[in-house]
Amino acid sequence: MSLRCPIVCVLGHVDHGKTTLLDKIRKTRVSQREAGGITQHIGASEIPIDVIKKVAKDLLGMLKADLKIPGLLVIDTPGHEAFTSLRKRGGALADIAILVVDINEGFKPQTIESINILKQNKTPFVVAANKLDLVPGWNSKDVPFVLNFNEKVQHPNALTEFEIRLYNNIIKPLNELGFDADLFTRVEDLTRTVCVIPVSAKTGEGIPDLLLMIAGLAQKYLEDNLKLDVKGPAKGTVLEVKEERGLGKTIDAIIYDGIARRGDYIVLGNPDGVVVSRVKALLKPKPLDEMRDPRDKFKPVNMVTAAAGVKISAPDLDRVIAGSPFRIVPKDKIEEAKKEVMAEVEELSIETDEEGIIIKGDTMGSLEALAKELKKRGVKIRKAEVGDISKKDIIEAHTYSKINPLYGVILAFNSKILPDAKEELERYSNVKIIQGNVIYKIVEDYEEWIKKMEEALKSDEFEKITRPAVIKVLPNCIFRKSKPAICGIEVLCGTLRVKSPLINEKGKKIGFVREIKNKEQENIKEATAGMQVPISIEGNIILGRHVKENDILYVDVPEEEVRKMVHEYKDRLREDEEEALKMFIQLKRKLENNMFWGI
Ligand SMILES: Nc1nc2c(ncn2[C@@H]2O[C@H](COP(=O)(O)OP(=O)(O)OP(=O)(O)O)[C@@H](O)[C@H]2O)c(=O)[nH]1
Repeated sequence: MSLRCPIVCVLGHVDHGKTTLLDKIRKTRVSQREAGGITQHIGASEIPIDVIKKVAKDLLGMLKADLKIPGLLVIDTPGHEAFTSLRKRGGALADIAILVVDINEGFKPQTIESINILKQNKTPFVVAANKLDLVPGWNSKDVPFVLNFNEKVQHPNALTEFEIRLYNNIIKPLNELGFDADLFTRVEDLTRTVCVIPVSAKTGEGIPDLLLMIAGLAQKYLEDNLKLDVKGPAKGTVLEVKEERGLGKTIDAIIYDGIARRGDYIVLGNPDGVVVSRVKALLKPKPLDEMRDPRDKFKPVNMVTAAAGVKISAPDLDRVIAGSPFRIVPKDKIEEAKKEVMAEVEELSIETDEEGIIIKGDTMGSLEALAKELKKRGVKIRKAEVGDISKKDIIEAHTYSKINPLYGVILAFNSKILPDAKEELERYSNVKIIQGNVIYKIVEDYEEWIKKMEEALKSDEFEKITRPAVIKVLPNCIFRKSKPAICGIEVLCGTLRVKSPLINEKGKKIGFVREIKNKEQENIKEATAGMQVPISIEGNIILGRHVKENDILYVDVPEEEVRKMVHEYKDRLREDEEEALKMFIQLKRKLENNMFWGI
């Protein structure tokens, strides 16, 4: 059995030190004179097991096991976006993850989002408790943590500060999320307890401990289920499609299983079908000391064994997108490979709804992660597509916003707005675009937009609702008996608006308010409680006969609108409007002999 390197991803909250930690890991070397160090791949760095064993020689006893894996392949791009983009059939490509948490700041939204994503994918992880050098009083050096963690090196106060931060900022929040966690030196069983490894990406303290614990965990978890057994043709995922001088379109890819050979056929799965091409070259980065001309960055190889990052040059890669799964196979296996990659694409594809919003992403994986977060919240997605925001997207969003204004939005993860789409956007101000490179932030911004839109739509609706009012016909103020009837009234409570339908206490329809005038005899739209105003009424009534002085009249609010006011808009009614509504409901219940009227 030939074991492959486990693939490692680094996740964590912004600014907690993922990039700095990766840089530090990439610089790990045994010593200048001894051979060995990190091998640079395309998009990843390989740390051979010998290097790990040497830098962590003082801690090897802790593992109680011999390390048989050939090393670790650490993906160079940090962040959970990279983690989710790197997919293979059945889940994440990364076998193991390092969750970076600033030991001084503790858990933050993206820390929790990262853990949720790891949970979803059942990816084992260790926690790198970073920025150890910033723990007050801590004497941080470029040595393994275990050698630096004692009273000979550290002041007792620094040790106390460290323990407090370790517990409050890392262990306790992990416990709250349901994980057993402890400082790695205190962990008995790596598969049951999350290992916390204090590190400083700045000084290099703890990096050997971190590498050793990941190697140990990877071996424990993965060797048994043979997940690391390399066999058959290469399986991989596209990291990026890149134009390269002299080579044309190339793809940067991670190969996670099998062996890729130059001259074989690459079979890629896209949402719109399969692409088959012949592998012209497999390229690895040239080591710096061999790179005489910076334009000549790559070294061709005949064969690549998983796990590895590699650049693939082949004709006809135009339709390929980041996140596409692929196989590299001999000619007679092409048909079989086609079926396999299509099955993978289908697994990745997102179920869409008849109506809903549009989402875009830079890779299939990121799109899927965004879709998952939205579906959890019950958001309907009509179209989910890899690529930049096009003119067509804007027009579609505009069309669907007419069905429901809340559909007039495009959520875009790491996608740009194409120039002609920008022009279109200026025409359609009702289309909203929410862009970003953090899933939770996009979702948060979207929810905020929804809230604002709903409020705006509600005020629109509220404005259209017939307001309740109770009015009294004033004595000696009947100015005209009919067609239209004109009289002076007082609004006892509520808001009397033009066009309101009126009934009397017996439920008889009186007519509609045609005009309301103020003291200056100008038309006004409404009169509120306490106001005495002349109004004209349109309807077949005669004042003095059907309606008399001192009669009480009510605005006849439709039952549907009464319900809306009772259930949705109560807090928006004034006290006297509420009173008018209450009086009107009581009247209707009495007239209709129905105690449930208006509920
Ligand atoms: N003192 C100290 N500073 C650190 C350490 N690790 C990272 N930093 C600093 O913290 C800041 C953020 O580090 P990055 O590595 O950019 O953080 P990141 O998590 O990769 O951030 P994003 O790439 O923006 O998500 C930088 O100013 C680093 O120099 C550490 O161990 N100690």
